[in-house]
This record gives sequence, structure tokens and C-alpha cells, in this order.
Amino acid sequence: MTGTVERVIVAAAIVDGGKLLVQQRAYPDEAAGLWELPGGRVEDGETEQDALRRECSEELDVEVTVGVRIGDDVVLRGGSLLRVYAAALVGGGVPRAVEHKALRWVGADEVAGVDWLPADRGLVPDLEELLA
Ligand SMILES: Nc1nc2c([nH]c(=O)n2[C@H]2C[C@H](O)[C@@H](COP(=O)(O)OP(=O)(O)OP(=O)(O)O)O2)c(=O)[nH]1
Repeated sequence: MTGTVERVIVAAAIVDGGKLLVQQRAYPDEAAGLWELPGGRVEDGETEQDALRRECSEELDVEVTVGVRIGDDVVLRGGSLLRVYAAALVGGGVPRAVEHKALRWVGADEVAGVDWLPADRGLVPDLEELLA
């Protein structure tokens, strides 16, 4: 053990009506226009579930419940870990793109065709399975 603390980026696979919510990044330049799952860094003192609920509130203006882990952790450039959880909308909320360029709901047959951030591409089979 080196004692290194990995930063965890949590992301939500929000499924509603059999479709997955994906969002299009507006920044930075190299990621702008590419698609990702809602989420972000886990802050000090937060659980991963807390972080997902906070990020979905900030980015989408909705409340979510957090479910099971999806797929394996993906190591990002810089050593952070991307960790995905299934999630569901609660309270009849309708997501809106607060910080992103666009939102889109995709079906199982559309997941592979999304112009994902590089790290997310390996998660496609797991996301397809979640939607199946
Ligand atoms: N949210 C999210 N981030 C992802 C995904 N795939 C992926 O490589 N990332 C990367 C992009 C960023 O380098 C990092 C998360 O950045 P972020 O901008 O969403 O998180 P944040 O709000 O906590 O960060 P910050 O801009 O406030 O520093 O993880 C994904 O599917 N969802």
C-alpha cells in the first residue's frame, strides 16, 4: 500500500421509461460536445450516494435515489476512478441541463452510438445490460 488516496468521480446511470439519461459537456474544450453520465467528484465528508444526489440536483435540478453499482471502476487520466451507480428520478422531477449543452434519453439500441467521453466507452455493455 502506498497510502495514496484515489479521488472518486461518481456518475449516475439514470433510467426512466427504459431509457438512459446522457448529458453533453460544454467544457473543457477537449471534452466539449462529448457525452457523459451526470456526476462529479466526491467531496470530503460526503458518501458516494450523497455526492450523486448533490450532483444531480446541481446539474439536472432533480432528486434521485441511488441504486446498485454498474460495471467496474474506470481509471481516468490523473488516477481518479470513475464509478457508476444506477439511479432513478423521484418526485416527478424533469431533468434540465443546468450546466451542460444538452440532455438526451437513449434506448438500449442507441447507447453504443453515443459520442461518449473516452472513459465511458468501456461501460457501454454494462449500460446496455442495465437497459435490457
Ligand atoms: N460526471 C462525469 N464525469 C466524467 C465521466 N466520464 C469521465 O471521464 N468523467 C471525467 C470528466 C472530468 O474530468 C471528471 C469529472 O468532472 P466534473 O466536471 O463532472 O466534476 P465536478 O463537477 O466535480 O468537477 P469540477 O468541474 O467542479 O472540478 O470526470 C462521466 O460519465 N460523468
